[in-house]
Amino acid sequence: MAKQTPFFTSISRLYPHVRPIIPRLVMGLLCALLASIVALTIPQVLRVLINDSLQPGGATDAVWIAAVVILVLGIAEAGLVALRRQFVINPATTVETRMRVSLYGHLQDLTVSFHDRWGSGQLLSRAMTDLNFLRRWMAFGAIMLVVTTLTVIIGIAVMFAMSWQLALIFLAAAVPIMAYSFRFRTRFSKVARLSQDQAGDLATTVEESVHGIRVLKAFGRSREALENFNGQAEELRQTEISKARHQATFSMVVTLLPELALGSGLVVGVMLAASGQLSIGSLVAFFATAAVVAAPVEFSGMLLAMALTAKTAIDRHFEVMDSVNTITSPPEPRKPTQLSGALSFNSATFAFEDAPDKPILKDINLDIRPGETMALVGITGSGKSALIQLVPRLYEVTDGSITVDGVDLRDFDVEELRRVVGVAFEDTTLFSNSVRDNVLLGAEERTEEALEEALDVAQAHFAYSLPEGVDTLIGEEGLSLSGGQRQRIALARAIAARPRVLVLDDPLSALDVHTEELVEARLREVLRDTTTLIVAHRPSTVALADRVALLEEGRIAAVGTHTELLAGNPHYRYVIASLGQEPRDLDSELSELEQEADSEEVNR
Ligand SMILES: Nc1ncnc2c1ncn2[C@@H]1O[C@H](COP(=O)(O)OP(=O)(O)OP(=O)(O)O)[C@@H](O)[C@H]1O
Repeated sequence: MAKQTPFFTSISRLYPHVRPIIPRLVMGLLCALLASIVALTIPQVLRVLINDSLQPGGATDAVWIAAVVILVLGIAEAGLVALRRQFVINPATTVETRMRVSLYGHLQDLTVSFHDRWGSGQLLSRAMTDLNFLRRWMAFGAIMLVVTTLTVIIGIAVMFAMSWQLALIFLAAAVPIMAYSFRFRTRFSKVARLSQDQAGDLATTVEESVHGIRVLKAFGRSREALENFNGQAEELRQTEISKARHQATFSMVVTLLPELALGSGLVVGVMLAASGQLSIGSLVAFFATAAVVAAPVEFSGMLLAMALTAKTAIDRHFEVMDSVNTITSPPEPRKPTQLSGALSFNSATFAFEDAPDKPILKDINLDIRPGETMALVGITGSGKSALIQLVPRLYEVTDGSITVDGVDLRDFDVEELRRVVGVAFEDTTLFSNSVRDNVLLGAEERTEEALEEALDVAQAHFAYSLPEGVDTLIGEEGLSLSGGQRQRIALARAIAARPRVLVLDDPLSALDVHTEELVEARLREVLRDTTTLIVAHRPSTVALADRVALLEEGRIAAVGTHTELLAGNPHYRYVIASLGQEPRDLDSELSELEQEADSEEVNR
């Protein structure tokens, strides 16, 4: 459960966003307040009318005048309510949009570690539902809460002016209402928070199952997914019911007590009027004023609930906004004097944030020469992907350092570093955009030549045959591509950025053997000048490399050429043999390996 902050501490955090629209909010508030004052004036007209006209010999013309005055006041009240809306709707939507944009910007900025920890639905519900609610609260709830409070204070003052005895009865009813509202606040805050968090979890479930629809269908798990969803939806329903119950009980209290006061006030009022201590006009005006005051009090349950939900929405928003991006540029970034692409790991150690005591990578020392291609090989879970992601600083070393041309990655401007280091992952993400925009995402030169060359190296010529060629929309909202096609677009994206250092996490795994061969042939040419670190899951990818580094339980166990390691390192032989696919150009070496293993067995 998240830490509860005091109500006004949370609300005050809106100030920087709300500051530019304060004048309009104040105007909206004044309109709403004036409308309430107008409503409170109508009983006074009634009082004058009854006291002056309904007496024997009273002026009958006054009835018409009073009727016109009441009509004008009624129109003024309606006009002021409409004006309030005009003043606040536009600025409230502006604040909502600005907060949404700054949340999105911050999410872009936050580290991969942050995104590892947060469910996408929790972020989605913060960006959409919470901010939508906050807008409605700013435009209506907040203003009405202030106006209601002021109306009640002014109304009670007017009631005191008319009859202090009757006003005391109403004030007595306000005391238990106040006491109960404190209790309501504590209880409602808890369920409001729970309901918003549960709605976020539900959104995560929807998101995951939509993404994983093929897996769920293929494994016949749609029913289980539905049951799981149903369970979560039911939990949310129970929380919503509990929320509604709290609100209903509060509404009952705030409706019942003023009614009780009204009943007892009527008895006392009639007695006061009978004894001549109160005029009939004042008696009628008093109860008409009490009715004007009671209406917003009855509303207060809803307004308080809105305020508490808005407070929770603010807390949830700032939980994300307060998360700090720890991977930032230094105040004075450095650059290598000459960028040749020498990549060095110096005793680099890395642990994920959720398991700081269990480093995944330990004391990594590795030097990759400018223009060299180094393959990274290791059994599954040995830390290859983690190591690769340290180079563009998607994750940060927890100890030691990594340098490019002698400059620590942490001394680079982050954006500059990511121009120097290009990446392609096995699990490709394409955006709902054209092939062109996907490929040229990180390219400095967004030219036709750059696009053509990148598509050619990645053997992604299929892009020209798509319905609208390279302008065809792909990604989640566009045309579906095969796994191999997606990988080639992602590879083209990494190449088009023309980085000095390229890190590739098994980028050819989904390609058929023939296409892989073609891509490798072209890649070899391109990689000649680019320092490349490539995670290899296939012997054919290993063949691309000048040297190979073997990762074993998070440590570099050996570095050498493929032939050297094959000859001298049993673990390497084991890893290569378990890579699954018979290597095309390594066949002979593998059969030698088998013979060697056999003879070792015999010698033992
Ligand atoms: N975000 C994370 N938080 C905590 N632990 C993680 C995270 N991502 C990966 N790990 C763990 O770190 C270890 C190394 O993972 P990594 O993905 O780097 O292995 P790998 O060698 O690339 O494996 P594979 O060959 O299967 O892709 C694994 O034990 C994995 O469970």
